[in-house]
Amino acid sequence: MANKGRAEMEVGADGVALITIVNPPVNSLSIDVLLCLKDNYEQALSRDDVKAIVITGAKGKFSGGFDITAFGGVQGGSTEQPKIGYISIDLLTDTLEGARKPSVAAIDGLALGGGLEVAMACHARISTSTAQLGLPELQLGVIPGFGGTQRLPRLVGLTKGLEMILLSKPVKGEEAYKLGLVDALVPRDELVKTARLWALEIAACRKPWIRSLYKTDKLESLGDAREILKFARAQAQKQAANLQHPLVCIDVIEEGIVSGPRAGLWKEAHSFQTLLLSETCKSLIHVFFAQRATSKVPGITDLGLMPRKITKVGILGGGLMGSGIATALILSSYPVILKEVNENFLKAGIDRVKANLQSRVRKGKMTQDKCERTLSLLTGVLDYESFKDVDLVIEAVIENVSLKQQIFADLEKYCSPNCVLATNTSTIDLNLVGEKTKSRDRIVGAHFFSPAHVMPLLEIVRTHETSPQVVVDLLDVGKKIRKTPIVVGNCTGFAVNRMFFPYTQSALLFVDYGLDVYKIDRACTKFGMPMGPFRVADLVGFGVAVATGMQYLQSFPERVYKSMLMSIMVEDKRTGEATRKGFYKYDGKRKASPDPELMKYIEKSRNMAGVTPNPELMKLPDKDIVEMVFFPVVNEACRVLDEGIAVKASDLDIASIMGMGFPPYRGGIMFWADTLGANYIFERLEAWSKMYGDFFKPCSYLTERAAKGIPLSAPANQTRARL
Ligand SMILES: C[C@H](O)CC(=O)SCCNC(=O)CCNC(=O)[C@H](O)C(C)(C)COP(=O)(O)OP(=O)(O)OC[C@H]1O[C@@H](n2cnc3c(N)ncnc32)[C@H](O)[C@@H]1OP(=O)(O)O
Repeated sequence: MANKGRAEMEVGADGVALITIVNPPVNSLSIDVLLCLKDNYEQALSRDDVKAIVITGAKGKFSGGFDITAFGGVQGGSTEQPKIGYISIDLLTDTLEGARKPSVAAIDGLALGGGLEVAMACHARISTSTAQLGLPELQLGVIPGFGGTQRLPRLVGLTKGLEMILLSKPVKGEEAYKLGLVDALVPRDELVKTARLWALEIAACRKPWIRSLYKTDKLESLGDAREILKFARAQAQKQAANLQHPLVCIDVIEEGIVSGPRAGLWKEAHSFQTLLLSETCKSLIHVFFAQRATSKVPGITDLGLMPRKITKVGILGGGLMGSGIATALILSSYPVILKEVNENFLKAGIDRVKANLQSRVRKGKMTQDKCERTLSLLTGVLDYESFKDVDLVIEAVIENVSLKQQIFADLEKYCSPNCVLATNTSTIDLNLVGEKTKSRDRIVGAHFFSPAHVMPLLEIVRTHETSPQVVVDLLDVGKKIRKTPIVVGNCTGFAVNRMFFPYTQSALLFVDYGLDVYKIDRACTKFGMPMGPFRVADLVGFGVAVATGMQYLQSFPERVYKSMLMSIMVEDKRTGEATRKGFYKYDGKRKASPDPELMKYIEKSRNMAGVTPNPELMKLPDKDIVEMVFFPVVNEACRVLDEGIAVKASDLDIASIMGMGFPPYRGGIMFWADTLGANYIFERLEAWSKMYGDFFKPCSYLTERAAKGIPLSAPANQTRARL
């Protein structure tokens, strides 16, 4: 098999061996790269003409860390791992850090994970000010495994080290220098030269020869350290009670402080090995690759099309969505023309954008000066005059079909024939929106999630007629505004809302049958959802929920549960958080608490549904409740795949995580479903459909896969794809 990357060594006349990591695109540390690095070191250490060593990465990137593609091989048993401690102790600590010749890391671009760990084993680090340095391993369900748990706290102090590791938060070169993580900042073109000189100075004892593993000056006293670690444990548990690996990481760091760094290294090596095989790690690695796969769309991104340049964007509607979208765009330097129908609405829209930016200033994420410069990219207008030279329009007006039809007919008149015409509708069929135009090939859905400048997902909807070029253009804009796109087909609710709908539906059904609203929400949050279905309904507002319900009833009448609960509450002007009363009641600070009054609405709803509540349901364990609300979601996700609305199951995993808040450490809805097995899900749905009706009826895709034992995520039959 071809080697996966290498490390090249070149010895200069100055006596410095320059070792360069070469493994595009991010110079990840594959086993081949690490073995090459070892060979290079052995040679450099044995050659008399080498006095010192500099390690760097090819093409302006030090290293993106251990090769994540190798994780899957290890988990699946197809890749053999080096013996425990071989890389962190034998290679990096004993061979590199313990060498008689000094090493200096020359860092540009990125030094992440194993990349930074290699750099920290060197005796000094020189960096550019823009390089990113960090240990993001926890994001992947593991801990730093090449000594990072021991060296980072010794270089930057325990508090900062814990923060960087537990939050997977990298720092820029500038901050790294202030923290003492790097020893000097230099411009890119002086990087290697400075590192060479530095290494020679260390060799000549004119600069300190520092082994970070044994540094103690930044470490707090044992008593203080224990307090800091205790606080970190409490925080980690509060933030994600279901996750073990942050706690393991804290234990490993503590071991190094209490029993010495070498003991810490051994504990790190053993813990890394165990965590690598955990379900959490498998799920998070899946999410890492699934997220990158969303922008690879068969039949679209493999045609060799280049995105066209979008220099100016027009937005119609300055409401919550329009202003959020405008904020996202100007934050990424796109000039935006915001159109409203009158002065008052326009001012309100611009004020919303201002408020979005001001909130960033308040949180210290943006300076006042930058805020003003960003805001200057926004122009408010009341007519289409300045739409002549926009390259993309995003319509974000209310969900009214005839209004949208009129707008698109106008856009066709006023915009250039190449302008991309996007709608932010969350449910309406795009063919209806474009019915009065001849430009259907450039009509596309750009479905943002509220608040649009914060939520990371962008659902790009294409019809049969949308041209691949338009999708490529929108994918590019999505990338520039740092959204994760999923490209889906056209139908009521598209992919994300269609999947989301049964979540609340199922919860409402079981409340009629006897389950408690708050018990359902608690079971869901314990499972890892940020909010349960009822708390979400309060947040979104019942008006939207009831209107969406009507659309589903029209499109999919056979599988809508007609709960009356929300409608009854709406009649009583109880419509969610905005009215301070929904399923919960809210105090002045918007804190939710259960409301005993809710029972009267529930009883009414049960009467109208004609069901007698079953007290047995109240005894159900959380696991059953979670399955009852999520298996209908899985069932709908299967339909979405089967109809070709989504191209691949992993896109739905990302949609569930970023659009619904499904816990990433469970890998996304389809990945999670496959850990339980299609047959198990089928059998439960089948049993519930006999008890509670067709809402639970397993779809043909699920039925077929359960019968044949095929995972739900295995590629679908493309011949039936609708796209
Ligand atoms: C023992 C050790 O402690 C364990 C470790 O080191 S675990 C690894 C720790 N490192 C990380 O977590 C970094 C992960 N990577 C990233 O965060 C980002 O990819 C990045 C910041 C490096 C670059 O981001 P960006 O420029 O947006 O490019 P992005 O699309 O993410 O990545 C480019 C390609 O590199 C791949 N890639 C990135 N990091 C990789 C890695 N560490 N291993 C293997 N492939 C990697 C991506 O999969 C992607 O491949 P594709 O083009 O085939 O989809």
